[in-house]
Amino acid sequence: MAILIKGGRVIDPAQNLDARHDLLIEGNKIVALEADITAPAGARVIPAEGKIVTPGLIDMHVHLREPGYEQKETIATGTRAAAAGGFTAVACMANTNPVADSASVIAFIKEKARQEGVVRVYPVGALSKGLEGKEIAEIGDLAAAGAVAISDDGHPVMNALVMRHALEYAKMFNLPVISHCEDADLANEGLMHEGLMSTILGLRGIPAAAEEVMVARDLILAELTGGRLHLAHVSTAGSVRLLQEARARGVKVTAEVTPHHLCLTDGLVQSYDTSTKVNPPLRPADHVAAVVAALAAGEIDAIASDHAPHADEDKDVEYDYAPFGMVGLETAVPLVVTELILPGKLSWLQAVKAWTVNPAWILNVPGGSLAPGGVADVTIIDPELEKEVNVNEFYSLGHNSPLHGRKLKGWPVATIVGGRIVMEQGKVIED
Ligand SMILES: NC(=O)N[C@@H](CC(=O)O)C(=O)O
Ligand SMILES: [Zn+2]
Ligand SMILES: [Zn+2]
Repeated sequence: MAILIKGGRVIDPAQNLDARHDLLIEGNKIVALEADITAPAGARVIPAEGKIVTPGLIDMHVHLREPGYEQKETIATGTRAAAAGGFTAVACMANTNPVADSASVIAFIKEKARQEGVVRVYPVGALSKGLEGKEIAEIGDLAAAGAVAISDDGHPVMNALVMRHALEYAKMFNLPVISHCEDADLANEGLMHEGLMSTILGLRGIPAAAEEVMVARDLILAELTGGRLHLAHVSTAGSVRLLQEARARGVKVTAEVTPHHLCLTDGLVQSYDTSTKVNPPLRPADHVAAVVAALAAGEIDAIASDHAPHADEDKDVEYDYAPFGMVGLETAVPLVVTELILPGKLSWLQAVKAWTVNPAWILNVPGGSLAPGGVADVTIIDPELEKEVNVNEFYSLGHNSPLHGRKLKGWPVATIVGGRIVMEQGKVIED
């Protein structure tokens, strides 16, 4: 069936387009993008006046937890959370059980996603066997099986020689190496950002340096090897400075930032709500301002949720014992719209770029643009729609969000994947 999206404000950074346009989809392709398109006979017309129409949003960092941790999330529930949140594609991390360090686990994820998923799923392969950081995984096998990147995310790669070899091998397959930058010794089993707030609360701190030391090391190794380094969840002013300096010297590096590191501060930890416990930790306002400025300047390439669902019983413990991670897929868009776009700290064009063409380029996957001929992955956002976050209404099995009860504006109202409407008005459409 043809779909005509009529009268929306189309924002497509890949074409440097921000204009009122109609968009026509036939089958699984975009066939026309023009100022005024007449609906072909039998087409479904979606009126989009006052709405923002973008290429399907791509979240390049999520934890779908399957195989192995199906009590936290599954491919079925995680992809529904993605669709509800306006995402047409996600890249899923390898810290599953078994770890995605073999072709068979990558194949399992792809097959499960084909059968039970509602958005595109791109598996990330493990960097080291068992995520142990000792011996690199069979990166060629992972690439052949369809891994779009390699990463030990959830664990730092403490051994610099292992990281060097991973960058060298991944380069042969043109895969980015996604680095979770955290020096485990410096992090020293901390629970939150080390600073004024951790002192007041009496909670063990993780210094910004725990991240920055490893950002510096990985930039040096990227320069040494010529490999493609991607920095996950950048969260400090020092990381931003190191990134700027390396970029200026021509090091091949890209970086992402999460909505929570862009919009929330460590002040939230005062509640002792375990959903505020996340890695890297929430930072104070000066670090937050630095990552916002770097994103607005295009120095940070992507916005990625690091959606990290945990079961209620995992988080319903004392702050010390709770696992790190917060969910993000279903609040990412309205959080960024409310906290950054509407107050004028970030333009729509820059935000959409960080959710579309940039992650598509980094992962070398389809989509990222609404140019005719491309895949019909589209997101429609209502910038005026205001709703209160209710974790009990999430499609995700994870309810670990510090945003519960917050009023946010700018919710996605339709998600289209390959010409199929998978979400409308916040509800996932089952076929
Ligand atoms: N971000 C987190 O706090 N947790 C992630 C791991 C990670 O992204 O490093 C998880 O898998 O739960
Ligand atoms: Zn991580
Ligand atoms: Zn992660």
